[in-house]
Formats: sequence, structure tokens, C-alpha cells
Amino acid sequence: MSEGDLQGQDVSRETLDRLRIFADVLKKWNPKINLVSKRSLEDLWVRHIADSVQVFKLAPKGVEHWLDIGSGGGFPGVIAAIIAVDESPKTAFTLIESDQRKSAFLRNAARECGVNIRVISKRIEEVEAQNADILSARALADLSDLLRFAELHLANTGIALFPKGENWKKEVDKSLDEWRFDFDPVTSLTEPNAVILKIRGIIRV
Ligand SMILES: C[S@@+](CC[C@H](N)C(=O)[O-])C[C@H]1O[C@@H](n2cnc3c(N)ncnc32)[C@H](O)[C@@H]1O
Repeated sequence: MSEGDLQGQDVSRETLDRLRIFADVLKKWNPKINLVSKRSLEDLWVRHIADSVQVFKLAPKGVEHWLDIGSGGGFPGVIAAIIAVDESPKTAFTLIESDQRKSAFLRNAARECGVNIRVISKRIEEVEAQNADILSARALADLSDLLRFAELHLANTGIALFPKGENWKKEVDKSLDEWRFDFDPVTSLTEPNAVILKIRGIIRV
């Protein structure tokens, strides 16, 4: 287990302490509600934590509102909120997670880490428009569905950050039937064939 390994990404000592608390809470809850697979728990720091840190690092600092959808075990939403305590303290975080037990975990983990996060336990499509500056989602849906969620909850000037696996080009091509957008595929630090799609200017055609 690569405890504390953030793949060379720099965070403060205080942030690292909070991330350690988060890792402990996740390990405590995981056997009961299966937040991450048992196998990936062995590589929690790289597979999940460092993978989420890189999403935070791609967002501009000082934005008002960050929305993470389908947050599950808190990736990348809780990790981004933890780093923001130091690096972007004015940013408010909202997480949408429809599963009640996972929502309870997210609230508990935020409290234990001393981070202020609003958790909405509803389906993304049933939540009132959030007008977010940043929208993140990992392992939630294919790109076309994510763009539908962005249409609901992302401000016109906002940025979507979607980690995607090696099939990302196919997902982009498929989504162009229905959408136009500007995008930048940033190579993942944790998985060489994966990217984080940084997307702006989403328009339905
Ligand atoms: C595969 S998990 C990914 C969790 C986390 N983002 C990660 O990367 O580890 C997808 C999560 O999205 C939630 N979810 C799926 N569809 C949803 C919806 N329509 N509204 C709210 N939450 C949803 C599920 O309950 C689940 O926790």
C-alpha cells in the first residue's frame, strides 16, 4: 500500500493530514457499504486519491461553486474539497449522490476531515439547477450522459472535468452527434491511456 503517494503532486502538510483522515474513514466504512472495490483499496492512494488530486489541480482557483456528481466514495469531490481548504478556500462544494448510505458516509467523512461540504441525496436529474463553475464526475456515465448533466447544472462559462479511460476518443466522437464543445484531453498521471477531459462551451446541436 503506497500510503501518502500522490504521484509527485504537491499538497501542504495539513492537506496530507486531512487526506490521511479521509483514507482511514473510507477504510472503516468500506466493508459495510463497498465504496471502492476491495482490490483497489490496496492501492487507495494512487488509484483513487492521487487520481482525484489531479482533477483538482486542473481547475482554476477561487471559483465560487464546485459540483461533483455521482460522488460515491468521495472521488474526486471530497478530495478536491479537502485540498481547497488550503488552495481555494472561497470555493463552496456540493456533492450529489442518490444512495443514502453513501451520502451518510460523505457527510461523516467531511465532518471528520473538518471540511464544509453540502451533500444532496437525490438523483442528479431531480436536483434544481446548480449553476456550477466546475462540474466533476468520475466513473458515473458515458460522455453523452455527462453532457446532459452538465446542461442541467453547469454555468455557461463553467468547466467540466471528466476523467475518462482509454476509450475516451470513441466517447467524444459519439457525443458529437448531439453536442458541440471545446475540449482538452489531459493525460492522466495515474493511468497512461486515460485522460481527464477538460470541457467548456457545451452546446446542444
Ligand atoms: C461507479 S460509482 C463512482 C463513484 C465515484 N465518483 C468514484 O469515482 O469512485 C457511481 C456513483 O454514482 C451514483 N449515481 C449513479 N447514478 C446517479 C444519479 N442519477 N444521481 C445521483 N447519483 C447517481 C451511484 O450511487 C454511485 O455511488
